Amino acid sequence: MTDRLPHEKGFHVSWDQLHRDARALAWRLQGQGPGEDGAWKAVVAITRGGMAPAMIIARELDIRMVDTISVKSYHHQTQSEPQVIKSPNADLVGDGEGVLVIDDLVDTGKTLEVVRKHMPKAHVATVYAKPMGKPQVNSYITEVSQDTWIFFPWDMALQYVKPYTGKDD
Ligand SMILES: O=P(O)(O)OC[C@H]1O[C@H](OP(=O)(O)OP(=O)(O)O)[C@H](O)[C@@H]1O
Ligand code: HPA
Ligand SMILES: [Mg+2]
Repeated sequence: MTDRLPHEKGFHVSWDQLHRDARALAWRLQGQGPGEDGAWKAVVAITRGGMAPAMIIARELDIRMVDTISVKSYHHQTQSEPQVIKSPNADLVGDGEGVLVIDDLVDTGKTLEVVRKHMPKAHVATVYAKPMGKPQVNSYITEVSQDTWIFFPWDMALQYVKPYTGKDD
């Protein structure tokens, strides 16, 4: 996980922060769909990280049609392309027209490259974006540098920290 790449910095996101940033993304997407009133047809979450922001966005935009797509990345000695191992309902998403595809972040853009092939007309949105992956997203909220690892609230726990003086009392 964290040893996948040698990251210089860490960006730690709380549940509260994620909620606010996902809401900001929903605000940006509201009324931007291709429907007459700018409505979106469905939300597709990229599992698993996209599910929390997708739920928040579906709630804010009152979208009840929610599905998932699962992409598996293979990291063997010879790195092969990520593959879709679970597709959304084809009758619901079609070629992606009017569909909002949501993920927590884009890093290299490999995951979204595969998802875009599956739903070429979808609007792809992530909460966070790194520069390498930015060309793959239509909308995002916060950019972080490529050498930053983003820590999500579901991967963290509250813990004690020493005071700046280093003395514990
Ligand atoms: O832009 P990329 O370099 O492809 O990386 C971004 C993807 O990596 C993470 O998912 P991961 O595959 O770790 O699975 P998870 O969502 O189940 O944690 C993250 O949630 C994105 O989906
Ligand atoms: O920065 C990241 N944080 C969490 N998961 C990830 N998957 C790719 N990049 C990241
Ligand atoms: Mg993911």
